Amino acid sequence: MWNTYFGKRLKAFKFAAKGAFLLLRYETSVQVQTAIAIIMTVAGFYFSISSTEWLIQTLAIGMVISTEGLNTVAEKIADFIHPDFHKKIGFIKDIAAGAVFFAAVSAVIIGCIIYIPKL
Ligand SMILES: Nc1ncnc2c1ncn2[C@@H]1O[C@H](COP(=O)(O)OP(=O)(O)OP(=O)(O)O)[C@@H](O)[C@H]1O
Repeated sequence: MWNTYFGKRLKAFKFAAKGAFLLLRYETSVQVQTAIAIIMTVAGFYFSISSTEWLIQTLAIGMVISTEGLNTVAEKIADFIHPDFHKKIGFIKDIAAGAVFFAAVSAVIIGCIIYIPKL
């Protein structure tokens, strides 16, 4: 069963779901961003945002949590291959965090565009 095309896809999905669970269970930054995502979802219902606004808000939430997950991956790999302090490791971690910064700033701008007119 696991050797069929769909079996392999199902197995990959199971690993991905496990990875998402691990991020939620162990990564504080992902937990914080998930809490913000839940608050924004409640706000979406409260302010009855439009379908287009839901689409953009959902994309923004997915973009921030995904980039945060990839930032965690970069940090874990960096710590694994070089646990000691090193200038290049610092640079790698800083630019990985910079990627999250771009996503987060975009999400804040999207949130302002959606909600400020409704206040
Ligand atoms: N091994 C290292 N060598 C050089 N600089 C480091 C090293 N580890 C961390 N740093 C610096 O400290 C910053 C924070 O790194 P850290 O791994 O603690 O990330 P964090 O954002 O605090 O992650 P976490 O999600 O675990 O809280 C990095 O962006 C980098 O500037």
